[in-house]
Amino acid sequence: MPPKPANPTDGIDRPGTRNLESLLRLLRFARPYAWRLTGAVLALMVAAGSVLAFGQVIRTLVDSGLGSESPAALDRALLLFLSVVVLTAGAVLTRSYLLNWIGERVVADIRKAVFARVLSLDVSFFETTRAGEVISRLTSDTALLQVVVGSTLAMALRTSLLMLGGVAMLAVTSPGLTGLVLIGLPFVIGPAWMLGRRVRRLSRASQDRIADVGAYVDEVIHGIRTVQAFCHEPLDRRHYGEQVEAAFDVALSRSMTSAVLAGAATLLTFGAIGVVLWIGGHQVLNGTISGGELSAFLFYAVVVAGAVGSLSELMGQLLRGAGASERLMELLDVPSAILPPTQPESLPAAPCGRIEFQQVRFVYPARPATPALSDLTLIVEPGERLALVGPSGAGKTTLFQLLLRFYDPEAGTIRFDGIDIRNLDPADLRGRISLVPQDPVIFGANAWENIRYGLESASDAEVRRAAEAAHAVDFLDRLPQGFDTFLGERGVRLSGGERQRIAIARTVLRNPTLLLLDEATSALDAESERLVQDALESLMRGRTSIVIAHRLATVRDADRILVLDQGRIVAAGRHEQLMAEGGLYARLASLQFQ
Ligand SMILES: Nc1ncnc2c1ncn2[C@@H]1O[C@H](COP(=O)(O)OP(=O)(O)OP(=O)(O)O)[C@@H](O)[C@H]1O
Repeated sequence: MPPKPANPTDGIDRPGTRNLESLLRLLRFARPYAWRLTGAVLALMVAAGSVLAFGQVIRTLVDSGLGSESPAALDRALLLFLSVVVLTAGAVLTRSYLLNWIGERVVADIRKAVFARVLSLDVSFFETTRAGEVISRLTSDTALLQVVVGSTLAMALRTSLLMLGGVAMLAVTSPGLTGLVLIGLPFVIGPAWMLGRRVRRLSRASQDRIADVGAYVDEVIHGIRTVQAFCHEPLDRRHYGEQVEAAFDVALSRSMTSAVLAGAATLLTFGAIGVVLWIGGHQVLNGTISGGELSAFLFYAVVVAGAVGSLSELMGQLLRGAGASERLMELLDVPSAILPPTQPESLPAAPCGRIEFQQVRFVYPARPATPALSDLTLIVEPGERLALVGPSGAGKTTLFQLLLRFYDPEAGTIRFDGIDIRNLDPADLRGRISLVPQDPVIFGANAWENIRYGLESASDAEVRRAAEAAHAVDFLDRLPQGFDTFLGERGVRLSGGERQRIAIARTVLRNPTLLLLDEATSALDAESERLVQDALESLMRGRTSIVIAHRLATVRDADRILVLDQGRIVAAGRHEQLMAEGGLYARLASLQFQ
């Protein structure tokens, strides 16, 4: 586990402040639902308009209903009131349903878009970005966005409309008093704007801290066996505690600023209204305006003040959403280093499996000073069985990674069946290759699904046949529910040899042109080893295979052995030949294979 709380350095660019711009980018996601959006905005306007109409109803009620002392006029005024109530209720219902629908839909679409983007990124992104950071963006940031898009945005729109409409109605009711209100407005908006900026910055920081906490949990849980074996729990508890406290501190600063923002806005707006009312009251006393007009003015003044107050609070939430949306948009903007060409060439329909490396030089982006492969020239003929040997760090795995086009070489070309792999769609290329890694990944699903990973369209009978070919049927049938048994996340309920045989079954289904095999270094028991070896034997027959060899049987049967050292080919030939030459191979063989 990391000795220190992990630093939030990752492969995702962190551009400076973007304010509400990233929230506006969300509109792109709402575009397919333009009709619903229009309907929602219309309902919103009707709802806001009918709230404003209440002012006129109150004015009629006071001046005609109560003022004229006529029961019929009062009844009419009340009927008007009821009609406005029904209209408002209908509009609120429509607005609320449509906006929530759009909110949920947009967030679901964003989740899918971000996940699809993450899946398309090249492996170097995942080397520089912690898994927890990506997970946090996909979960906690989208959850926050859901609230913001689903309700806060709607509330903010409604409140803005109410504020603008309220000010207009104030102007209609009493232009003189409204002028007074407008003079006071900058004193409210200025501090609110400044505080708002601070809230946005702190929101971003707060989401970043939450991501740190998530990333730490992710690492600890995945390494729980190491944590417990090294009695690292107290240290991890402390580090986790520190991260949680750091997240708490930032969240607290953000909440404080939000609270000050809301309080200041309320104080300033209602203070200003008090002053206006005081002047308005005197105007009624000296007969400049009627009682109904003052009542309506009072209503609008409260509506506007309430709107300004809640808008400042909503603004705080919107800015939080902007922070979350910024984090998601960044992920959408990460460019992938490995892209399919605009006009990919196609591989020959009848695969042959000829591989060619020409003067290939490669350095890992994270280690630019030392080449992992230099001047590598190699031709593997169709059906050839090539074994790679060499000391740890010689570049054997790197060769596989380049073949799968996880990285592009710095110089030189790699050809698959005569075509430069940079001119192929990576999916096409990888479709013809199958990798059996040392420690295969088993997914949290049953055996059927785990084997079918090799070929989605395979029938149950084909899966079973593949399992037979991989010598996996016996142990799978012995599991409590046979092939239906849940294999546990990451295959924690299977042994190393069993995991390998599942990986081999996957490869059988896939029927690749080129087989890449990284033999397990950990010793399998003799029985397991024989089963795995038999399965591999039949798998390799008739196809090109490159094996990172750790077993004598493999190197003996290989058509050619390639000895790699520090990224270069230092010797090549058959086992006996290389043994006779002495050198690195003979030394390695005596250590490794005996
Ligand atoms: N993602 C990476 N970023 C930077 N350097 C890397 C990366 N992966 C491997 N390397 C370095 O590149 C060199 C070659 O590594 P590679 O994994 O190909 O060796 P290997 O021959 O497969 O070793 P082993 O038998 O121990 O698996 C090593 O020095 C290694 O430290």
